Amino acid sequence: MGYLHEGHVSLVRRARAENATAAVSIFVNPTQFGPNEDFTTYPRDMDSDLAKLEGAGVDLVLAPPVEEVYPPNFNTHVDVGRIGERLEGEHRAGHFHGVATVVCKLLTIVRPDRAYFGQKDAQQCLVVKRLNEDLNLGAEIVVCPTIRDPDGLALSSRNVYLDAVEREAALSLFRSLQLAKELHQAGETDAAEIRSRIRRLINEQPLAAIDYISVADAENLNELETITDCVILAVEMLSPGKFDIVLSGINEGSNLGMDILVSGTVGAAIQGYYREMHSIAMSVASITNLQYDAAASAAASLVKTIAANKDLPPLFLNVNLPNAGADKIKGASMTRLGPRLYLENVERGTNGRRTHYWIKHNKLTNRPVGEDTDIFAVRNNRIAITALNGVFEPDFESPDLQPLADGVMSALGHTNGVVPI
Ligand SMILES: Nc1ncnc2c1ncn2[C@@H]1O[C@H](COP(=O)(O)OP(=O)(O)OP(=O)(O)O)[C@@H](O)[C@H]1O
Ligand SMILES: CC(C)(CO)[C@@H](O)C(=O)[O-]
Ligand code: BAL
Repeated sequence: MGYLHEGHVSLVRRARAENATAAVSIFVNPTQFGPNEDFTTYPRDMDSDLAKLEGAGVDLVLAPPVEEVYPPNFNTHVDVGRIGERLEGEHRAGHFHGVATVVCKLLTIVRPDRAYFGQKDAQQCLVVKRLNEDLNLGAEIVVCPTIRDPDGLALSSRNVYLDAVEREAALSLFRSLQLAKELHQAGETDAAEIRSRIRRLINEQPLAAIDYISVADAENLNELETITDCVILAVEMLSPGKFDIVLSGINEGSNLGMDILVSGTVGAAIQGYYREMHSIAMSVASITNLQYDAAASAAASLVKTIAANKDLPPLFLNVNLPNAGADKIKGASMTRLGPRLYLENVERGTNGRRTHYWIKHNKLTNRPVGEDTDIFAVRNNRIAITALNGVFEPDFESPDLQPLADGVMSALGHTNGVVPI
């Protein structure tokens, strides 16, 4: 819209690098502001914007006056439906009608081959993609990464409204995203739990008021529950019957050894297996720079082989791949679960005002790892396939623990009789 900052300039640079001609619109669009929003006070500085655009090598700037974009008899509006009604659309009534209408006009006037938008406004990107596709506007919509200040706050023209204390409160947005990412990477698959942890984090800031917290599918904005619940809902309600195979994953991060007890990826496969369907949990042993290709090929191969063999009883496979290309993987082993490999390692950090504690799963224990285990296989660049039976077997090696049960009954005021169940 204008009052350009490095976030805008990053889009311009990318457009400049990828195209013969680069055009930029500067237009504070009144129709996307609600009646009580900041249209009249929205920051504007055309001279400085033009200087920045010139510096970035822009060929053309479209900066029309409002009456030219919306003449008095203007009466057409673009409504992209559901995708614009949720989240920001729900809390800023009419906002995405205004955005879709003006973007439709801008794309129609300029007819670009590519149009660049920032991921910071994630829902806006989905709205623009829908609009572009539905109305055959013919641009390739390019979504660019969010540029942030060193403290993590995303650059935004409206940041000029914030004083130092408000800025600190605004940082809870970035911290929420980081928290969600950490929880996800540590294996949390319950979206409700992630929403509630974020709510607690933001509520620590007296200046921050929550409109909504959403953990949603990035394509359709449907709120997510757990992946495990998805299998239950799909089989019990949404699908006419069982599936041939449940393939859960490909998870970012390994699920080795006793990790399976806290893994949503494996949990979803267990739900399938309990319903007597072949079920496979697939994970790649890294949380950065993931290489999915080998896992995708391995998954396809397992699914085809299992599907071709009609006599197999339902299988439950936990599959882990090293994070490597197919050419670097040394083999595939049928394994058993190794011992729990890590201890939770808690780190303390501070932002100057508050102390934070982060749980990290990275402190290796010294327990020996057998050569027939999944952990050993993945460490040695092999694919680990562990067939499981989905039950926790009784622990026959434990001492006689009957006194524990007797103690519970005596705490309830009874003697524990041995009664056939
Ligand atoms: N920090 C950023 N990083 C990357 N892209 C950004 C950033 N900030 C804005 N953009 C993108 O620049 C384009 C123009 O955005 P706009 O003019 O609304 O700026 P803004 O800073 O997002 O303003 P506002 O404060 O009103 O949200 C949009 O596609 C937006 O997503
Ligand atoms: C997409 C847009 C140009 C519509 O006015 C605006 O919302 C923006 O700059 O993000
Ligand atoms: N950057 C999104 C535009 C708006 O908030 O109106």
